Amino acid sequence: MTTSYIPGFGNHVATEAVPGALPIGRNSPQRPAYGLYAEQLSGTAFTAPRHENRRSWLYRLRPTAEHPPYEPYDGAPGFAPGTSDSPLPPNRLRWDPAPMTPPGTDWIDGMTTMLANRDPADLEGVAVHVYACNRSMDRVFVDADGELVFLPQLGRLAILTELGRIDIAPGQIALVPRGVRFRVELPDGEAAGYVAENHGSLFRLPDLGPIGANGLGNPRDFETPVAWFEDRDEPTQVVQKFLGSLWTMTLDHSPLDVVAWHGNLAPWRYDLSHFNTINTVSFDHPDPSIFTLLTSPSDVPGRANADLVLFPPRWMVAEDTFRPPWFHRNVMSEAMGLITGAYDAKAEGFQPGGLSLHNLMAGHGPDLASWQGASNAELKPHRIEGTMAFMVESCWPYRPTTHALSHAQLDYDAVWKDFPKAKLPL
Ligand SMILES: O=C(O)Cc1cc(O)ccc1O
Ligand SMILES: [Fe+2]
Repeated sequence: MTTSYIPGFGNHVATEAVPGALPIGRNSPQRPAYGLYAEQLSGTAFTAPRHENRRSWLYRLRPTAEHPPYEPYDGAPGFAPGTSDSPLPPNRLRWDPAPMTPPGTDWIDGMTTMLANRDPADLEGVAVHVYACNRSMDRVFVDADGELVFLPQLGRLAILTELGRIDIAPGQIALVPRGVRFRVELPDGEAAGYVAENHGSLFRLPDLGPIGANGLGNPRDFETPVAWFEDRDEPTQVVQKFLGSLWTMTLDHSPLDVVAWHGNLAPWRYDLSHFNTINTVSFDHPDPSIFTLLTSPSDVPGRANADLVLFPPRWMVAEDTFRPPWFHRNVMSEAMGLITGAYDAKAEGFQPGGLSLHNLMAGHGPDLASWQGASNAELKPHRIEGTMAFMVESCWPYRPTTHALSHAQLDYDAVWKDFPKAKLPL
């Protein structure tokens, strides 16, 4: 099945899968067409300023309100278990890619939460999960705790949401808004990757300041699917993440039954190859904020609840410059993943599908081999090819889950061992 998409970020969209399903000139007519149920889905408070206000109106076969009570869901042992309560050592941590899960594991049960900060009930913070799965879902998931950004590393995903169907492959990403129900199908039979869960203010495109009106992630490259629905009167399990725990109930129909919708709260996909990477053409390695695709602001101006930052293929031309990321300590906390290729600050040990954490004030930067290579490299124009790393940078220090703490690489610190001491003039 091919899907049509509407280009643009945060636009007001109107789309109907059945002609005449969308009311004209009002949101909530006395009797919507065909006996559909009108429902508003809010992404921001009703009273949010207009330029930040996000909501959509959905026209569906049955109201979402019609459902039995939720009960605890006892599957998905690695998904949302809470983070470790023990005092967290200020160590740098890195993880190898997660192994493939046993046959018959769908996306829900294949999710492993690695890092989280803040309580989802604070409506702030971000969590980083990895997934490995080999079975298409025959049930539906919904996250009340935040919007989800899917970053596939292996295998395509078909994400069938209430508001439309999204197809992505590694190199593309997708976002599903908080509260939107969806099913993940696996066209390749297996899939692995990352999910960033944003509990805070909605991801938006960053301001561009002196960059001007164009650049980085351009709005038209975000694609929102047109309305799509299924009319399936079959028992359908719904699993919901709510305040950090998983809950379930079963409907007698598929809730992916939105025949038409309009509004500006919607899922989208984005091809990372469209990112307009900006970098120096003179000297020095700029701060990585230059690579921001999306930002979720906190209440403190300029201090992000979460930034989604990309490290794409690009030309390195800086003169008299140590070109890879410098040594640094950061008041922001850095979770990094690698979708493909190698990362220019880590010669080895950071594999596609792996993850690293450089928390609040952790000293980090190029490993010894990268430092040696870049310190001695001939500074001719050089293209970093075939790579795509990303960072979820947050003002809130991350806490790993107990699983993450017990599965970290044992000797990550050794990548920064044996740097030669500087020699001062005698
Ligand atoms: O630590 C990292 O590898 C991420 C990073 C990249 C960069 O180009 C500059 C700073 C930074 O934290
Ligand atoms: Fe860093």
